[in-house]
Amino acid sequence: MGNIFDKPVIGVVMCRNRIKGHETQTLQEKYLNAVLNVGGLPVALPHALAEPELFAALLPKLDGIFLPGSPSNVQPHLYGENGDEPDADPGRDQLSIALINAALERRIPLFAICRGMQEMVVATGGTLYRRLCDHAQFLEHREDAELPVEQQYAPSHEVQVLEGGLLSALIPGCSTFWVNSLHGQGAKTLGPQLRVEARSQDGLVEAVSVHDHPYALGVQWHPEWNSSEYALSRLLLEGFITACQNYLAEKQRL
Ligand SMILES: N[C@@H](CCC(=O)NCCCC(=O)O)C(=O)O
Repeated sequence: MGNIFDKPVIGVVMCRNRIKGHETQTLQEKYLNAVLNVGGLPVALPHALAEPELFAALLPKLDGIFLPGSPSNVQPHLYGENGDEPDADPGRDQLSIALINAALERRIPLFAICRGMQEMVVATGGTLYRRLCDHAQFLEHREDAELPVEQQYAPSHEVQVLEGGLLSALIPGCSTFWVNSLHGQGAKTLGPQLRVEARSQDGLVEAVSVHDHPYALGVQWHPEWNSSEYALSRLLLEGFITACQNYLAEKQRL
């Protein structure tokens, strides 16, 4: 178990929902367990923490940032598009983008999943496809919501890892592998700070990292799903926590 004070504190951004008429912020247990299972100390981050004074007080307490998936979509005006977004979560957008900018500025380790990867793309000047299904070149990347959850998170398509980046270093010798897929949007253009780490066979970006950063990885698939059972998922998460432990140790030296 180790000393709880040696565990890196990982901020996990919450999602806004309405449950029985009450505005609620939630976190899915699979994300929390994924962080716990590799030795991180997850701390839920409500959207109010984006307030500048609170945000300034929060950052020194974080050794890592974790951006989970969500059925909500990033607001299109944040990447220069018009039109409403019926499934928006503005509070999440605001906090996530502030955390991504802080992660880049302070070199705080960052792990982003699905919507989290899309937030990385938008926060660094990129754009999104709002409806992949409207573009004939792409596979079906959405889950079948009629299926049981276990089948929704089953492997759906392959991804090809690009050599020489963070992902290929985390999973050496594994250039192609199957991933689950539960997203209707995807990365369209990337800003100069991001590197493509993997693509699906239809060419869609499936993983990105930040140039010249110890660990800032975004993936479009869901490695948190049964993460303790899949070696590849565990390697990504263990790499993240190792980077967070290094960040914590450096803070303790200062
Ligand atoms: N809404 C975006 C991102 C999709 C996403 O994050 N899906 C996962 C939701 C459930 C979970 O957290 O496992 C899109 O549709 O592209």
